[in-house]
Amino acid sequence: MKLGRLNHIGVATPSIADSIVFYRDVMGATKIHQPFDLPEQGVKVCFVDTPGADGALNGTQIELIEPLPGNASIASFLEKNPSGGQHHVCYEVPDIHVAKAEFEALGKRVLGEPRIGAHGTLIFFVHPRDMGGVLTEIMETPKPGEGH
Ligand SMILES: C[C@@H](C(=O)O)C(=O)SCCNC(=O)CCNC(=O)[C@H](O)C(C)(C)COP(=O)(O)OP(=O)(O)OC[C@H]1O[C@@H](n2cnc3c(N)ncnc32)[C@H](O)[C@@H]1OP(=O)(O)O
Ligand SMILES: [Co+2]
Repeated sequence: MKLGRLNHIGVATPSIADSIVFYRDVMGATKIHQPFDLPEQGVKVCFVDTPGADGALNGTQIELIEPLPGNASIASFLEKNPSGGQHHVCYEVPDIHVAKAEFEALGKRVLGEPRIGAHGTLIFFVHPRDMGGVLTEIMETPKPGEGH
């Protein structure tokens, strides 16, 4: 495993609408994407862009996540953290299947099979208890012209 780009930090929130106001007015975010539902993952998602090293808005994103009805795990996270909180970090890899095999060879619990994530490429999660307490998402880097 070679540590890849930090694609996004997942932040759970009881209200994406309220969080958008926070990131715009308190944090000064200038690029906040349109929220969208990702029913396969049981979440509503909204990306907030941060600048990269060159100043362009191509750095690590904040991924706001709000549970859709029936999503027990984010709902229980919000029960423990009613105002929301940092939920996961997401690193990019060149090949999702190679990465999955590498984590499994190290005895890390990969949660389910790779599935399509918010950027349109395959993702999986690794259990926080095997990752120093950090719920870790691994995401295949979008190829040029692929994903969003
Ligand atoms: C849209 C997509 C994308 O970017 O493309 C997304 O990100 S979707 C983002 C939402 N999707 C996901 O999170 C899918 C993967 N997550 C899961 O499968 C689950 O949330 C688990 C991580 C397995 C947690 O399961 P469950 O919700 O049932 O929680 P639980 O209360 O039983 O917790 C089991 C243990 O994990 C810890 N734990 C739970 N959630 C945690 C979190 N977010 N960060 C760090 N630790 C966490 C608990 O404290 C507990 O520790 P102790 O054992 O020490 O008591
Ligand atoms: Co994510």
